[in-house]
Amino acid sequence: MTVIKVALLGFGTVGEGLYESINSHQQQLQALLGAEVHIAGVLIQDSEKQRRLAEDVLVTTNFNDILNIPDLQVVFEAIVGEDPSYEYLSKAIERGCDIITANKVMFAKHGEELLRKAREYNVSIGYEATVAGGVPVIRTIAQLLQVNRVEKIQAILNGTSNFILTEMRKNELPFETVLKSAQDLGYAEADPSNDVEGFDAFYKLMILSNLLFGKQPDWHEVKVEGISEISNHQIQSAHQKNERYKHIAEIKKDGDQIIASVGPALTNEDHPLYNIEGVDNAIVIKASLAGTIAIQGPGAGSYPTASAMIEDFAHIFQNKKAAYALT
Ligand SMILES: NC(=O)C1=CN([C@@H]2O[C@H](COP(=O)(O)OP(=O)(O)OC[C@H]3O[C@@H](n4cnc5c(N)ncnc54)[C@H](OP(=O)(O)O)[C@@H]3O)[C@@H](O)[C@H]2O)C=CC1
Ligand SMILES: N[C@@H](CC=O)C(=O)O
Repeated sequence: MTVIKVALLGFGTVGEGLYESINSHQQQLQALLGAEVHIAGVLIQDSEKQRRLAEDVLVTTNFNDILNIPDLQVVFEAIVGEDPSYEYLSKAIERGCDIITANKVMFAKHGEELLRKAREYNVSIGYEATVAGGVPVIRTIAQLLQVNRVEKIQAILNGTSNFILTEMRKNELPFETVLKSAQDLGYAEADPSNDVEGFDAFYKLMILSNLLFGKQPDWHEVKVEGISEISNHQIQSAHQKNERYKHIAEIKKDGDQIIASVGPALTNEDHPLYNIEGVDNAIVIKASLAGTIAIQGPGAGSYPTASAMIEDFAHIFQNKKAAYALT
């Protein structure tokens, strides 16, 4: 059987989930693609950590070892921050690999350049996992709304913040206790400041902005606020009035101007995001023909994020299969 050789950059919450998911869904992948998916290499940072990996997987701290894997076709990236991720993915594209990333900090800034480079080298990029974890928002917008004009998006884009606000309200737990649970569950980043100060949702919104409008607003003009200043007292007072704090990211186009904001808001039962609870994310899309569409699902965590990356992978290879069939 044909083999598709892939490598993983990062073996943390997402990377390990992806490794397990590719192995546990090998049969489905083979049936779909007519090929075996072989994880040939894994890039990590700390060579002292114990890893649950098959013996034939090359485990390395040197990215060049990954690039030198013969016949490597796909690089999955789940490391943290802008650098060296951007550099690694640029090199992988130059090497002719398709890339699939979960790294929204990097993609918000360098996504357009990578997409341009990918077109130049005739490879594909999957970035579904950069926005809203397991919720297929990128593909919904890119493929299901090709003729509609998206007029506005209102969304919950950070699983950690929604989880914290939900637990603080329902179980009256302190912020720090719930944040610790969010980290233990793999929702919050190792450095959770982007999660609780609103920047994680901001990066995701900027990725959506590129997709929707082909550009981003000036980052300095977007008001970004997190949830770290909301007290238990405020949450409980609102609760008594049947109101809930939600961390909401909004974007719309007004003429040529893109207007975006990220921050907490009090919602009541009539608000479309009022019932989005726990780690779930939701995206409410106002489209010119379809009207209002909402999608909801797990916005963070190992398997939901791995799911988004595997679906990207399947999509890329199904497109290749279709292209071969036509030639
Ligand atoms: N957790 C989630 O729910 C989601 C996360 N994401 C994004 O996915 C990415 C990974 O997140 P997550 O798995 O949670 O993070 P973790 O901190 O759990 O894992 C990060 C992994 O990347 C490796 N790593 C970090 N820096 C480098 C480097 N410079 N070179 C090589 N390896 C490196 C680490 O190596 P080592 O193991 O040696 O320390 C670790 O294996 C991030 O960009 C995150 O924003 C996206 C959607 C959801
Ligand atoms: N830390 C992020 C993970 C997914 O992007 C979140 O909580 O949403």
